[in-house]
Amino acid sequence: MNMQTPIYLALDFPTGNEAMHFLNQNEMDEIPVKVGMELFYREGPQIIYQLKEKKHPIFLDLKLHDIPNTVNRAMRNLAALDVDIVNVHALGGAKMIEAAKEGLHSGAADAVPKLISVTMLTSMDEHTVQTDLQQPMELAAYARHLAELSKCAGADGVVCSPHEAASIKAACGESFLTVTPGIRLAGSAPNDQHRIATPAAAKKMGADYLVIGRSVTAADNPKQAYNQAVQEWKNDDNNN
Ligand SMILES: O=C(O)c1cc(=O)[nH]c(=O)n1[C@@H]1O[C@H](COP(=O)(O)O)[C@@H](O)[C@H]1O
Repeated sequence: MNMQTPIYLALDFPTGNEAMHFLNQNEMDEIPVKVGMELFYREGPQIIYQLKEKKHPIFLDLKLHDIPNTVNRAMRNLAALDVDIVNVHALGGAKMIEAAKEGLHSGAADAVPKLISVTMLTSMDEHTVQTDLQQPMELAAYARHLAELSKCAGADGVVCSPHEAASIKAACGESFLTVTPGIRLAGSAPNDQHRIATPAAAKKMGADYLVIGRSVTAADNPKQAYNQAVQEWKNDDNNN
């Protein structure tokens, strides 16, 4: 994977033109990017081809969550796009995660994309998990349970908040990846996120990859904001 810094920029833009213009205008050459539902549902595979042409490492975040057969066949198609990371919801269960993995292996012509599963969305807090989801376990313990389930089912890692990264690493091993959204530069609005951390704090808490969106895309100077995240990550390297 061509990776300057493991900080994926969430390209949550309405159109491909806007996303490509943003990257171009801010000279964000070859940075890791995340394509989510908003952009993919509009542009389809074409946006992936465009980004690959520009040598961006790509996390395709479509959060599959369906019966195993459907997820298996969908993953076969996604594998052909030759992105670096794809994801599913851990709440789909072990059989679904296994089916996703099998689909990736049978659909990949070249390298098999890493499969990560979303534990508890970073927009949820303890109260929502207990009331909306009627989940009696504490959020962190439940996220860890879903991570262990995902590992047993063959996932390469999970999406979690930075706050759960260390306990998931302790339970699943150092090589089990933790990808953490909910990243905010100091002073940025949390928006709809609840479990947030700065890039430096996320690194300290054990995250392998960060996902950052609006703290950069809505900043007055996006290039400076992204560079600040990179600098926080690198400074922490220097402090270790
Ligand atoms: O799977 C994801 O990427 C994801 C999982 C999660 O728990 N929370 C979460 O925010 N995300 C994604 O990460 C990005 C975060 O964007 P910002 O809140 O703008 O930084 C969005 O594109 C979300 O879809």
